[in-house]
Amino acid sequence: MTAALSIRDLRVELGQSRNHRTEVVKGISLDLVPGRIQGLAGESGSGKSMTAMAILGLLPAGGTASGSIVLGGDTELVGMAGSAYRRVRGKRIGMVFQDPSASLHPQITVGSQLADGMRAHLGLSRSAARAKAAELLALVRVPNPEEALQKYPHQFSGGQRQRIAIAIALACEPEVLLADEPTTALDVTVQAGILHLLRDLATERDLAVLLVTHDLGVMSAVADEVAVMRGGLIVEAGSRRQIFQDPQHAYTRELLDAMPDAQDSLVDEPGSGAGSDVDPEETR
Ligand SMILES: Nc1ncnc2c1ncn2[C@@H]1O[C@H](COP(=O)(O)OP(=O)(O)OP(=O)(O)O)[C@@H](O)[C@H]1O
Repeated sequence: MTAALSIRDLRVELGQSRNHRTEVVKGISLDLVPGRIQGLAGESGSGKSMTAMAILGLLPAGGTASGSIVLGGDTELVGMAGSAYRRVRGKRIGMVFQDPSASLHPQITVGSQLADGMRAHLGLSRSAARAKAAELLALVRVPNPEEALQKYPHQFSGGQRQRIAIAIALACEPEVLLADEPTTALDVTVQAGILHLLRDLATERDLAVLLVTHDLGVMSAVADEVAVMRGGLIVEAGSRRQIFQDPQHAYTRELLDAMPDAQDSLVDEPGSGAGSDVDPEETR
C-alpha cells in the first residue's frame, strides 16, 4: 500500500544566522498509512512539533527542512514553493492544534468558516458548501448542526470548538490529518470523546493521522503505531501494544515508568467503537 505520507531522513534546522543554526530534527523516517493513527511521542523539546511544522511547510522564520516528505506517493513537499504549498495545506493535509480558538475566527459564524474553505478549494456553490458544512458538523457529532452553523465559536464549549476545528480540517477531504496535542487544552472528561472521534474518522474516512502528543495516556488510547522521539531522533517505533507492553529502549521505559497508568489504559482496539461519543459537558 502506498503511504499517504512518507518521511525519509527528515532534518530540520532552526536559527536566523549561519553561525547559530541548530538541528532540532536529526534525520527521522516515518510512514503514515491510510486509516491508521501514527503517534509521535516524546518529552517537551524533542522535536515533535517541528516535525509537524516541517510537514506543513510552516517552520519558524529561518527554519529549513531537508530530506524527503512525499505526499500520496507523488508530491515532494520538501523544497516546494509557498504558492504550491498553500494548495496542499488545508486541502490535502488538514491540521488541528492544541487551542481550537486559534484556528477559529471569533467573528465569523461556524457555517461560513466551514463553507469558505470548501468554496475556495473545492469550487462548491454557496448552497452546496452550506449543505456539506452541516454534514461535517454532524460527522464530528456537534449537536443540532443546522443551528450550529449560525453560531459563533464562543457559543460552544471547548470540546465542541475542537470538534468544529476538526470539521474545518476535514472540509476539503484531506488524505492526511496532523493533530498536534489536540486534547491537551481540554478538560479530561472531554478528551476521550475527541480521541474516539479521531479514531472513528481515521477508520471511516481512510484518513492517515499523525497524532503528536507528550501525553502517553492519549497515545495509548488511540494510536495504532507509536514513534518515540528524543533529542530530534526517533529512538523507538512500533505498534502501540509493542511500545506499551514491551518497550525496548531505556528512554521509552523511562517515559512509561513516569506514567504507570498508561500501560493500563489500552481502552479500545482500533475500530471497536468503544467509549462514549459525546461527553456530558459537551451536550449543553
Ligand atoms: N520558534 C522557534 N525558534 C527557535 N527554536 C525553536 C522554536 N520552536 C521550537 N524550537 C526549538 O526546537 C526544538 C524542538 O522543539 P519542538 O517544539 O519541536 O518540541 P516538542 O517535542 O514539540 O515539544 P513541545 O511539546 O514542548 O512543543 C526545541 O529545542 C525548541 O526549543
